[in-house]
Amino acid sequence: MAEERHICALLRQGCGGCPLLETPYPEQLRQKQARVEALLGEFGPVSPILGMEHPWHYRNKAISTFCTGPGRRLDSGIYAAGTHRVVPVASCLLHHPALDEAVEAVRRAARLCRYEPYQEDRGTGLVRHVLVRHSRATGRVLVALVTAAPVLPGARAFVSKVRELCPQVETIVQNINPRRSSAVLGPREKVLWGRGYIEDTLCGVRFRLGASSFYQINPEQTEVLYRTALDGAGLDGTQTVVDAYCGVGTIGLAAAGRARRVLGVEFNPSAARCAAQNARANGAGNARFLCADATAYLQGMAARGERADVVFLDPPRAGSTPEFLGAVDRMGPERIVYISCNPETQRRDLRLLAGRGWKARLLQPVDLFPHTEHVECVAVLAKIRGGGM
Ligand SMILES: C[S@@+](CC[C@H](N)C(=O)[O-])C[C@H]1O[C@@H](n2cnc3c(N)ncnc32)[C@H](O)[C@@H]1O
Repeated sequence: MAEERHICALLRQGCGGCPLLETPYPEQLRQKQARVEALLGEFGPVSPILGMEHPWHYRNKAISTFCTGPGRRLDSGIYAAGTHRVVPVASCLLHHPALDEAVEAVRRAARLCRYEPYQEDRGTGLVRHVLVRHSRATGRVLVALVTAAPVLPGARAFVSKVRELCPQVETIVQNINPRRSSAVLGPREKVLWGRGYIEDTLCGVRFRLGASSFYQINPEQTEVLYRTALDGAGLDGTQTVVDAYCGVGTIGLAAAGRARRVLGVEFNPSAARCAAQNARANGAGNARFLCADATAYLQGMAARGERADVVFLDPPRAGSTPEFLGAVDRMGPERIVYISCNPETQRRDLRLLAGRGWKARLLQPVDLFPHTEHVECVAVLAKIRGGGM
């Protein structure tokens, strides 16, 4: 693993984006490995964490919050840790460079159009944040300008300046967020230019990404994570697969080429719609995506006596529910593949499954978020039936 040290001036200004930046990367990996072993070691040996060769500029998404900078000039950056004070950011060691270039183009275009930064405490001003996404497959960028009000004066001039300054930009949307809350995106969106989305490819599958789509932010390591999960599932084209908590269908669609049938369950309606669209766009006729609560849906499947050979679950940080895990157990799959971004809730859930006879065949941590405290872990489980595996 290459040991490179980077100095970041933003750390001294209170930026909380990379709390481990001053810890050498090999040491970060040792700490994450030790943490996963302490939490999950009771279920079996934990494989060595899969880290990045070059753990820099891996992020494919950035959010920059507008503020008033020196000389009362519009600027933008990131909130200082634990505050609502914005630290101006021109470039970040974690962002793909195209993201910083796009944000700089937006800042310059916004100054030219004389947009006023939104003031949270007073509720005045227009522009709140800019969200940018980069496609590793195409190199193109989506820009979403988040405004407090629906009218964007000089929208055409804004669009043409951003395009002139940053030719990688492929589409520009305006997201309208009038709410006085810390949520970045609001409920309404207008396409100012282009298609309103970009496309990226993950594990050979094409995905459509809008401003609000949930999509893993480290594409290189996401492929490592999904490959680990798919290989662990032992798919050979004959299995019925459930992809629970499926987001825009990334795991299910990556599995579809190696499965007989895939059923994805996701409770966010826009993500579930995207998953269905992604299935059509990739010609995955064997994949179906439903908008439902994963617990309620799996309980229904178990009650109807429906079976699955492999169940993938990738729940949010809070983990799954005892009812979901009980239903999966009753459905009698050959494997459960549990992907988690929180080993603490994963331990709670694995204990419940261990109590029903499920054993870990693989516990594989993957570093999706270098320089932060987060760690993902794939647990592949099989049930001991009649004393053997
Ligand atoms: C960690 S993300 C995983 C998404 C996807 N597997 C991926 O890798 O991109 C968790 C997903 O679970 C969804 N979710 C949260 N609670 C849910 C529930 N009770 N039922 C179904 N989906 C849920 C969220 O909307 C989110 O898309």
